[in-house]
Amino acid sequence: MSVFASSSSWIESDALDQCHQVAALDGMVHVAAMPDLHPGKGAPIGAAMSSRVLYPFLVGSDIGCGIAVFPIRIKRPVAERLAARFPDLDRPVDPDSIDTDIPAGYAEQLGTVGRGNHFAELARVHAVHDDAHAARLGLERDDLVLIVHSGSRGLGERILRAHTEAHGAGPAADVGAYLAAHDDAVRWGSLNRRLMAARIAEALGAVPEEAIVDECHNSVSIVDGRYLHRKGAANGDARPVLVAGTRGTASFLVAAHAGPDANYSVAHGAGRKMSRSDALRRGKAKHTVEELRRTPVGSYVVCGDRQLLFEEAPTAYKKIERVIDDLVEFGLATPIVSTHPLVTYKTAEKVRR
Ligand SMILES: Nc1nc2c(ncn2[C@@H]2O[C@H](COP(=O)(O)O)[C@@H](O)[C@H]2O)c(=O)[nH]1
Ligand SMILES: [Mn+2]
Repeated sequence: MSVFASSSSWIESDALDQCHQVAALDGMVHVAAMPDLHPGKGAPIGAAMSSRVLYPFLVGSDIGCGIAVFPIRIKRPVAERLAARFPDLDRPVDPDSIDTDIPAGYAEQLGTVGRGNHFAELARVHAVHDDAHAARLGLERDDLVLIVHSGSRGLGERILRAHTEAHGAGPAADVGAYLAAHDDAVRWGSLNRRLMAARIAEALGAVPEEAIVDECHNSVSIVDGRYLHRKGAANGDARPVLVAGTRGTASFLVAAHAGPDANYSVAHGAGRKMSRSDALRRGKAKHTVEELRRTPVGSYVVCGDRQLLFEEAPTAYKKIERVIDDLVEFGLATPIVSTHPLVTYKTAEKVRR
């Protein structure tokens, strides 16, 4: 097992215990823990785990969850006004309006963001850390991007449930059938992120552009003849990856160059520091709902769910700069640009503005 975090980084012992439990599974070859590691339901989040045996629970239910980045051009962007124009991403699009195949034919929930820490964010390039790489991606300081974090919604849940009802946390009984269903969920998640970006761009009066990054962080693939499970870890094999911060801090687009010791993977976010219940309890003692609708960087939060506003507060997460420093110090990634949010959409306002 390798842990890619310095001694000053916040890593809960429960998460390390989960990594050791995974490392002891039959057929497990190597566990790489990322600096955003934190405990998950039964398996750690922020880990890449290679094994001779395929374990669906190590991918989890949100198969294909990922983060995509879409450049977007908006003349004179005023955050408050743009926040009021975001579309309702809880309401699905009409599947008949989609001119492409829908993976697994799962037409429900298309174009919706989901709950928890899924989000769609209009962000501005705040700093350029690598001019040449940023130019290759077509990015300059002050450019706008849409960052969309979402997974396969009910489809992934259905796939994991079908497995666990019969086999619990055991290996996939029919690897080919699981991988076929998994690949559908990965394609569905990517299509869903594109649909959301198109909906937002249209509502903001902008033309949607192709994604410059779209990496999923809950998946399994065959690498070096083994099953490489990633749970909250992005493919870091020579590609740009968006490492999300929080709705009130920077996020970093990095050039990933992770090798075999890191299971060719990098962190996908800041990672939770507090459970949802702790964040709710502590947040309520400190902040009003209105305070949480604005962030320390001056951005706006669209979130009609008061409890979610507290659960997902920026203070519930680790420091993104520490995670990025760890990725750099361990040679896994190099920052290209960092972004600051203007508007973060979580769920529709109950009374539309
Ligand atoms: N830029 C933003 N980043 C956010 C927000 N809420 C959460 N996050 C980060 O995303 C990852 C995703 O975690 P996952 O395990 O659910 O895939 C998380 O670790 C946070 O660092 C946000 O509103 N904006
Ligand atoms: Mn995710």
